[in-house]
Amino acid sequence: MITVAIPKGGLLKDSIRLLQSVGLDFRAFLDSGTRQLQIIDASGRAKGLLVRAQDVPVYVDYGQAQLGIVGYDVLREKKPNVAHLVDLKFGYCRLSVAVKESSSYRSSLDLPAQIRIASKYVNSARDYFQNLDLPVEIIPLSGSVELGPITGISEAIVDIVSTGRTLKENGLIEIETLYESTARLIAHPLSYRLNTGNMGDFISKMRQEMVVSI
Ligand SMILES: Nc1ncnc2c1ncn2[C@@H]1O[C@H](COP(=O)(O)OP(=O)(O)OP(=O)(O)O)[C@@H](O)[C@H]1O
Ligand SMILES: O=P(O)(O)OC[C@H]1O[C@H](OP(=O)(O)OP(=O)(O)O)[C@H](O)[C@@H]1O
Repeated sequence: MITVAIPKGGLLKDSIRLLQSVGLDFRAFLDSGTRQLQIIDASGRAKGLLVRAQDVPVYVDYGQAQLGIVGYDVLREKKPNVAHLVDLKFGYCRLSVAVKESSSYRSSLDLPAQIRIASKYVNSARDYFQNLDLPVEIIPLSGSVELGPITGISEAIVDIVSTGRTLKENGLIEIETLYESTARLIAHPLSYRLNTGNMGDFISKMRQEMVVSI
């Protein structure tokens, strides 16, 4: 039997739908009445673990799950030792630099040295500004990052943008995109090479699903 790490939150519904399309039924995780964090699929071929999105690659890296579904943003930020297998196309968002609409900054090249940048994605932000050769102070926050420029804790932010609604409703404007992200299928490298639990079968079916959905 293989174990699949499934992300709670925004990616959950699409992940469950995809797994169902390849014959693995974890719909019980969508049942608001349950607190179960581990389910065995009716076919007995796979176990699902319901974990925080950020933790999916941790389970896969350590081999407790052979497969996982996670945003590319998390893979870029954490750089876990996992195999990136399939772009699953759902969960689109981008990691962007944003500032107050009322500021004069309209590109990263306008930002002054030593500017304070609040972010939940500290590694991605640090790499980005290092590549621009711009020394900045990164302020780590774990949510509601848009409050950075509003409160004055920072002048800019690096954060996830999807619809753009949160930026707009908080008087901020996106000035650069670091990268775009969609959900990815990842695997424990050794299990993938050994085809543990015949996981190659599920992977081929998911690849096929992606071809059909384009
Ligand atoms: N508007 C969005 N906000 C956050 N994540 C988004 C958004 N749109 C798509 N995503 C994708 O969904 C993934 C999971 O987001 P979700 O908000 O469920 O988890 P999270 O940000 O890690 O939250 P938590 O800290 O509550 O676990 C992100 O890593 C990203 O790839
Ligand atoms: O462009 P939008 O569609 O408005 O989405 C972007 C928002 O969604 C994410 O926050 P999340 O809901 O994950 O909460 P958080 O602030 O706790 O990270 C992200 O950090 C933005 O705040």
